[in-house]
Amino acid sequence: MRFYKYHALGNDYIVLNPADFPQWKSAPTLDQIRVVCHRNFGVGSDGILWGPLPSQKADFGLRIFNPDGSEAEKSGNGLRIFSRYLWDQKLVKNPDFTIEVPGGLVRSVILDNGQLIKIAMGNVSFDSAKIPVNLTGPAREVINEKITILDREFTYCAATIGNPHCVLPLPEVTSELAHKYGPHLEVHANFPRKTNVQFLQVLDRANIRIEIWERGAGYTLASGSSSSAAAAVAHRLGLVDKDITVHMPGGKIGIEIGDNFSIMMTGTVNKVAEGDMHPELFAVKV
Ligand SMILES: N[C@@H](CCC[C@H](N)C(=O)O)C(=O)O
Repeated sequence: MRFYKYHALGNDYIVLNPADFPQWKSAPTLDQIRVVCHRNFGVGSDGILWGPLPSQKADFGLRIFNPDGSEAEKSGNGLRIFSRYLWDQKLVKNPDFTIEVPGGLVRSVILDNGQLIKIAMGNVSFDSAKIPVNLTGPAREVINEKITILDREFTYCAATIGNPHCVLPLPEVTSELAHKYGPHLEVHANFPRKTNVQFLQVLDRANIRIEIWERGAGYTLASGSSSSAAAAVAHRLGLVDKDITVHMPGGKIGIEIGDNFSIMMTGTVNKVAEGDMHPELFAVKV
């Protein structure tokens, strides 16, 4: 049971190629995902990339699973890692190709022999129906709304780039904020499909800092879709220009905002390991 592990700025993923798992028939089960991602009982990761899969619309299809077993529509770091895997395994010859995920179609460009990857991530929308946010309220752009979590009232903006995000602009951000309020925001009733959460500090017109609480994964050191959503929100609020560096605990991602909030994301990928999972790993239920 072959696995390939990579990280993108400390956000780590395990690639499992369906061709290596004929015994699993379709996708991994909830129990299999949880134990593989578990940091004590498994290989350990912030998620599983299940591909390549056939696609009618793109060169490759991909499914993305969070460590709690839920499925994500999109992952920026996951897409860079999967692109690097395809390149390393020589499953692509041309360094420019397309990938279909449940959250849409993206275009990948491999740079520096896979050290750096650029992805056209699609468009950010702030539309409440698309994200989705609070479907009982009026259809609207979710900009500067109020939300109370535990002891504190926040102002937030919501966005989607295929997967949902809740962005909280603040004068300063810390990992403590993400750990304290992130888990409550993730499952707040305003977000029927739950949400990823970013605590956003604008440093200047070209730099932002974020702390992240990921849906289905918890605190992570970096996130590509979070970088896209937070940069788009900062731009929508008029606080930054179109070329933005997103600073996270794990490192930096470059975001370029185009027409209609189209997002071009550039960042690194590092290979960690490849090997075989022992069948005993699956004897444990976590
Ligand atoms: N780490 C990812 C986001 C992964 C998916 C997310 N947890 C979700 O459920 O939407 C990224 O780099 O974008």
